[in-house]
Amino acid sequence: MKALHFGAGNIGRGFIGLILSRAGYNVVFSDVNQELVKALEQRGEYTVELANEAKDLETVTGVSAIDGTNLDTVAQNVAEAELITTAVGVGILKHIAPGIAKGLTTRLGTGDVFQPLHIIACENAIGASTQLKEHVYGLLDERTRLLADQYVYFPDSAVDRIVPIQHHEDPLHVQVEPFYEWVVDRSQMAPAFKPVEGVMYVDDLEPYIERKLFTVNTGHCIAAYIGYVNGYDTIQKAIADEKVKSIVYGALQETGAVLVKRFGFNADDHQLYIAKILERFVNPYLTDEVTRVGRSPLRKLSPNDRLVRPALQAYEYGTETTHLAMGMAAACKFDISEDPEAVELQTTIQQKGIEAALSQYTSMDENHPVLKQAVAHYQQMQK
Ligand SMILES: NC(=O)C1=CN([C@@H]2O[C@H](COP(=O)(O)OP(=O)(O)OC[C@H]3O[C@@H](n4cnc5c(N)ncnc54)[C@H](O)[C@@H]3O)[C@@H](O)[C@H]2O)C=CC1
Ligand SMILES: O=P(O)(O)OC[C@H]1O[C@](O)(CO)[C@@H](O)[C@@H]1O
Repeated sequence: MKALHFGAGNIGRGFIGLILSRAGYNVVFSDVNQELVKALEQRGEYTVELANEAKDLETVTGVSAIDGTNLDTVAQNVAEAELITTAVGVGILKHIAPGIAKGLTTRLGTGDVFQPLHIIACENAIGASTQLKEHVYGLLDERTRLLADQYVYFPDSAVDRIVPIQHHEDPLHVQVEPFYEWVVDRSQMAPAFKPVEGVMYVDDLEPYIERKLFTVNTGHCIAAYIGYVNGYDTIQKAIADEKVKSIVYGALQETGAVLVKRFGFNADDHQLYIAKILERFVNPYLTDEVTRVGRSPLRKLSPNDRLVRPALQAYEYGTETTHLAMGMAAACKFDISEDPEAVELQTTIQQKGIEAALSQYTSMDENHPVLKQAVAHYQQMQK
């Protein structure tokens, strides 16, 4: 069984590749990082270490890699794969779409490879596979699109495992937290699909993805932004500061109130979920830099992402948004020269002012009470 996975990075090797390999797939990684591709090709295996006291080690074998910049090679592998997954970053999906579209055209053009194919985007975003489908469909001709409607499935998914930036001599070795959860929308799968061991299939993904995105990812990015404003370089150090921790906790109470209302989660169970997430953030065996967790602040401030969406839902429900607004304000302080989105954000703030900049990226009106609340916190943080 062959799985083609786009993105041999931290989640690619440390989570999706590992699960697929355990489930019996020969995993082919497609990546544009030639160092990773070469090392995977040469060795055909890599190691995954758990961030726990025992430092449990697992070797992932039977893997190979292809050059993601070579459209023909990518397309050939798409044509042959039994499963396709991605972990490249939601903004990169449009760049992998041409290879997928070309491969589907070959696959569906031959007339004999009409096995259903699942393409699952494992990114931190709502509806990432659906977004990928739109990019791919935009590149297909009418006939292939009609065949793809019958034979190609793009189930959305939620992936949860903290994998920091790696600093090892071996470029393939990856350290990951012990916890993981990969949830896939069963309603978007082929009728008689073969489940992948290690994946949880659910009839309705929305509660899972929103609970994960608006707890793990909201809490994490607020820890990163507030931590950065307070001079901390890692999440672990930031949350050790009670002041930072209480803001993160406050934000998770705000998203929690929305989630409980929207999806009918049991309020006590949700508090346990929050406590578990906070524990994961401070795993003493991991070092997670605030620059990674806060990366791409424009994406994180966008209307459907982890700060604005839950804040607007809370506003509609008439519940608290103070800590979420603090997170937005601190995101606007994230001044990292290596992060192109942080650079753009800082330039826009300088040129247009904080109100106009926040309005531009969040799509909130400058007079929206949540935006005003964020601006007030931003000005407070100036002092
Ligand atoms: N690191 C984490 O803890 C988690 C990350 N995620 C999500 O997983 C995705 C990947 O994140 P990471 O693995 O942390 O990032 P990463 O930067 O470690 O990995 C991304 C990989 O994609 C490759 N890539 C870029 N353009 C490509 C292309 N055109 N074709 C093929 N490969 C390409 C990069 O070279 C890199 O190796 C993101 O959407 C992230 O939000 C989700 C859950 C946890
Ligand atoms: O990958 P993104 O969306 O930039 O955000 C980083 C997030 O990814 C994670 O590593 C896992 O979801 C979180 O730790 C963090 O919130």
